[in-house]
Amino acid sequence: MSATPDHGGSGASGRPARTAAVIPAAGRGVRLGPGAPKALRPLSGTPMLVHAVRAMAGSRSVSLVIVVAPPDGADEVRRLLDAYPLSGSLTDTTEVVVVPGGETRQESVRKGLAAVPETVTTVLVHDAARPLVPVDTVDAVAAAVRDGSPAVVPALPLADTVKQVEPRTGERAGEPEPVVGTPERALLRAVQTPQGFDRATLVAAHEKIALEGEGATDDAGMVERLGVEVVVVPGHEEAFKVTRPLDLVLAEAVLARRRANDGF
Ligand SMILES: Nc1ccn([C@@H]2O[C@H](COP(=O)(O)OP(=O)(O)OP(=O)(O)O)[C@@H](O)[C@H]2O)c(=O)n1
Ligand SMILES: C[C@](O)(CO)[C@H](O)COP(=O)(O)O
Repeated sequence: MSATPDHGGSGASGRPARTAAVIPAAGRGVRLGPGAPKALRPLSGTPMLVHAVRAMAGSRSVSLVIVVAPPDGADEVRRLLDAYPLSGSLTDTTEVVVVPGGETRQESVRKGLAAVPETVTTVLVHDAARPLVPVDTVDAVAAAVRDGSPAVVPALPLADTVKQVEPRTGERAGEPEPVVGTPERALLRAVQTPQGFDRATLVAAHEKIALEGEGATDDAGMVERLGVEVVVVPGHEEAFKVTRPLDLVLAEAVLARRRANDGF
């Protein structure tokens, strides 16, 4: 895997990059428990981040990948990526750039976006914490943006019924929370990444939200606040986010199934 400290805005092929993927990987992974930063933890012996980079680079459309490393960890991440050779799913036409991230996901994505060259028209934002997203899902998101949608999110219907509650805080923290509503499940979707955007739209959304000082848990949510339409395409079960320890068990099982299917 070739990871470079800076870039001239072209894929390794030398052609200007048109579609870039920003991978926020600067999170600590508190919910996963003690250990290395989440993106650096191994799945089947390979760091989660490397799986995520390969998923993006395996897409026919992505020619530039911007990895957003922990604020003081860019050198370590660059060394780690350099330690993984170009392999099956990582094409030799993909350039991988590493930049330092921020204290929040939103800040990390903004820093990654700042490293995206002007030649890029489509930006995919993909959590390092969703290492097993199938390449077909990445391609479907990128294609929908290229076909004219300024903001595209992969999503799945919910399996659980969702309740809205009134959270208990202060002295009442820990008491049972009263239910105040039950949204109609058929109208809800669980949103994944990569989320795909027209570059100018995503940049404008991040600028607006940084000025207003409000937070958003996903990039499409920021674009919604611009008043720009966001559309949903089918997500994939294997694009789940590694958040808690049980997710690691599921990820290992998915990788074992892939190995078995590939005849290894
Ligand atoms: N300051 C941050 C926080 C999060 N992320 C990234 O955003 C993605 C989604 O975040 P999440 O799964 O919540 O990761 P963490 O913030 O690491 O998890 P936790 O909240 O359990 O600490 C991850 O790829 C994570 O590395 C980031 O780049 N910069
Ligand atoms: C972007 C995201 O993965 C979409 O589901 C999600 O919102 C990230 O949330 P997190 O709690 O910061 O992981």
